[in-house]
Amino acid sequence: MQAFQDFYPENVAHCYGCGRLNADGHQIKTFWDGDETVTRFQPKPEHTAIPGFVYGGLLASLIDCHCTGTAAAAMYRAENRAMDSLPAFRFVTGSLQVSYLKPTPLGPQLEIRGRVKEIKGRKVVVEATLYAEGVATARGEVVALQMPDSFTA
Ligand SMILES: CCCCCCCCCCCCCC(=O)SCCNC(=O)CCNC(=O)[C@H](O)C(C)(C)COP(=O)(O)OP(=O)(O)OC[C@H]1O[C@@H](n2cnc3c(N)ncnc32)[C@H](O)[C@@H]1OP(=O)(O)O
Repeated sequence: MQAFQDFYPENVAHCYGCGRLNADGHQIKTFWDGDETVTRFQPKPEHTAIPGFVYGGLLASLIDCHCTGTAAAAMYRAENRAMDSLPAFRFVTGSLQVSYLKPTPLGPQLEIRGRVKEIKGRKVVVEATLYAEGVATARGEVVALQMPDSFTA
């Protein structure tokens, strides 16, 4: 099954968090699961904050790209369009808010689950919860905006 990020056009597929063409990036993969979206990610030892626990910046990055991917997929779904249809929806982060609820253990695979809160014009608000072994350790919300032309290099 193809992930949302597999449909990103080449010119926006280099994001450090989600770009499939960034060999040094996280290359997250996000899928629908009913009305929710899900990403699974295995942190590595270099993602340490305090020994035994995951760096919060990584968690923010995962929530960020999970939510921007969800925003794009939600827009396609709202318009009943396939994700490889043109014109492509491209989203960037307007705001990213993260609450760290508990320390996140380094070792288990993490699961991020997202839900669309609002679609309004060019804006999609997505909330996400990050779980380690079924325990919610971080929660976030992203305001995603359709990418303006100024992002084109
Ligand atoms: C197939 C799929 C393809 C998908 C490709 C995916 C590409 C992957 C890329 C991966 C990316 C990975 C992620 C990355 O790393 S993306 C990189 C980090 N992000 C940026 O650099 C973004 C920089 N900022 C901007 O370019 C502009 O400020 C943006 C585009 C964000 C908004 O400027 P724009 O002129 O467009 O906005 P507007 O004034 O018309 O307002 C419109 C609405 O939005 C609301 N609002 C605006 N700003 C904010 C804010 N900061 N917080 C909360 N809300 C905000 C505003 O209130 C209004 O709402 P409402 O009043 O109507 O309710």
